[in-house]
Amino acid sequence: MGEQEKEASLPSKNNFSEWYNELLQIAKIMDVRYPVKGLYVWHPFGFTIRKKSYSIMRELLDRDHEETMFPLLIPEAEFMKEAQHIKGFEDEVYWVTHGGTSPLEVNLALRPTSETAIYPMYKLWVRSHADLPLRLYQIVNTFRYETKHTRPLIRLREITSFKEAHTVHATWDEAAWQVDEAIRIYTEFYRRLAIPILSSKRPEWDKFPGADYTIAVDSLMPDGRTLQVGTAHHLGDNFAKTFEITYEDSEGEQVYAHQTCYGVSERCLAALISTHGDDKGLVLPPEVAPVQVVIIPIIFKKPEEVLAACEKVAEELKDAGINVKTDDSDKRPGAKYYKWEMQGVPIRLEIGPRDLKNKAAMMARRDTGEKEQIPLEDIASTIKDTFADVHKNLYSQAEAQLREHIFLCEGLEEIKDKLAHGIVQTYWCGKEDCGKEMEDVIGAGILGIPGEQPDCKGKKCPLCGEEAANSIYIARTY
Ligand SMILES: Nc1ncnc2c1ncn2[C@@H]1O[C@H](COS(=O)(=O)NC(=O)[C@@H](N)CS)[C@@H](O)[C@H]1O
Ligand SMILES: [Zn+2]
Repeated sequence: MGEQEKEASLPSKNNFSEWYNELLQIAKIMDVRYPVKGLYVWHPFGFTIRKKSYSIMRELLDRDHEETMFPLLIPEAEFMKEAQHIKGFEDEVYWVTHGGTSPLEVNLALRPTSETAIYPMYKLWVRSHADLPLRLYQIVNTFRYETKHTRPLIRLREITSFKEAHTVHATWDEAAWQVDEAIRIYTEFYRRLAIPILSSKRPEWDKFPGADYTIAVDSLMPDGRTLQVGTAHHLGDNFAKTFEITYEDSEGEQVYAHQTCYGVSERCLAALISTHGDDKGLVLPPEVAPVQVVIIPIIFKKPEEVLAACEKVAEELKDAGINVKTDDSDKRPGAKYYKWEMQGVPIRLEIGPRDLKNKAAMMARRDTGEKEQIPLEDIASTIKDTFADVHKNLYSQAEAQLREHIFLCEGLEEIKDKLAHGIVQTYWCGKEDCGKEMEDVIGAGILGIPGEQPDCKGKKCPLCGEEAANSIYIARTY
């Protein structure tokens, strides 16, 4: 079998679901053949994208958070303490009941999220005003017995890359500031992945169990549905009261603390792959590409000179901190282009005898497909400038895509019609029963109330016709 024939073929991205599943395999992101539903295996290539993406998250958080790690197993009594929280997670939590063949005295929960592992320790650690604000995070695996359709990177039973931050503050307002800060951090994180996001306040009935309110960030997927790619929750003093997290204030009084928590999972990688990928495979922003430049020697004569020149360029790029690979395998150039385009390599350099004569290389960009001759002289800075342009181009393309798929509607029929194509922005009277009825009538959920509100004067709720209290997003979601 020739190299070319052996390659599995990638469906068109228009058939998003098939394209996504095939691409994860062909581009060696994850292997989905692990024999437990909702658990998947990282290929090293995919794991490197994860590593590079999460090092951006760490860079942003480490400015004023500290990273740590709490135990995976949570004793039943602690898990069962916060009523709303249990209600929200009781159907999703996995239990460990045995050690070997002997039943455990106390059943242990596999953390679905870590509030009930962390907050008993916060009770011990937070004593005085001076201990606040406390801002810790961990990047761990968590377990949720998801009953909805599981999908790699999108809906897992083992979330392998769960970044959860848990902060403690002296007042409700300081915690509210932290929730907004979390959204700013997430917006910056996703900008670095060239992914534009929408942030909005989830409706009461869709907030995190035990929270006062939830602000979520959503990205647009190619099929017009949205993906919740991060959430930040104001926990009020609900958990502080349950876990007795108090501090001594300046008058010597014991005061309940106020808290937030905010999380991102490997869904960020589902968004990365889905937002930028195309019919040839992955398209990666340079900052998170495992291979940033691939050098293809074009050899039909003077092989030694060409290979030596390729080696020199590779060294120069490596010295400039660029991840570079030279593909000097005996594949035909076309097969090489196919492979590295599939892997989303942002820049390909072709170097042949003619290029040597011109002291140049042919640079092909993965995002635009453009090819141009660039001088070998000072090639590392040319490449780095091009990286910046690739990132800018990917972000502006994705932003245009998002903008084109937000439809301002006012009537129910128009809302239903536009929902098939993307996100609807409309109005709402703000009444819960009307909101829930509207969700039933249109068959999609209220995504949330965006922070920046347009003028709602004279606008009516599409269902009950009353004065609109807010403008809202409605979308079909993952
Ligand atoms: N089953 C899942 N698979 C993959 N990602 C998930 C799954 N469930 C939730 N997530 C992601 O994890 C983020 C945080 O989860 S959460 O339930 O909303 N929030 C918490 O657990 C809070 N403790 C903040 S860390 C969500 O915004 C979503 O992007
Ligand atoms: Zn209404």
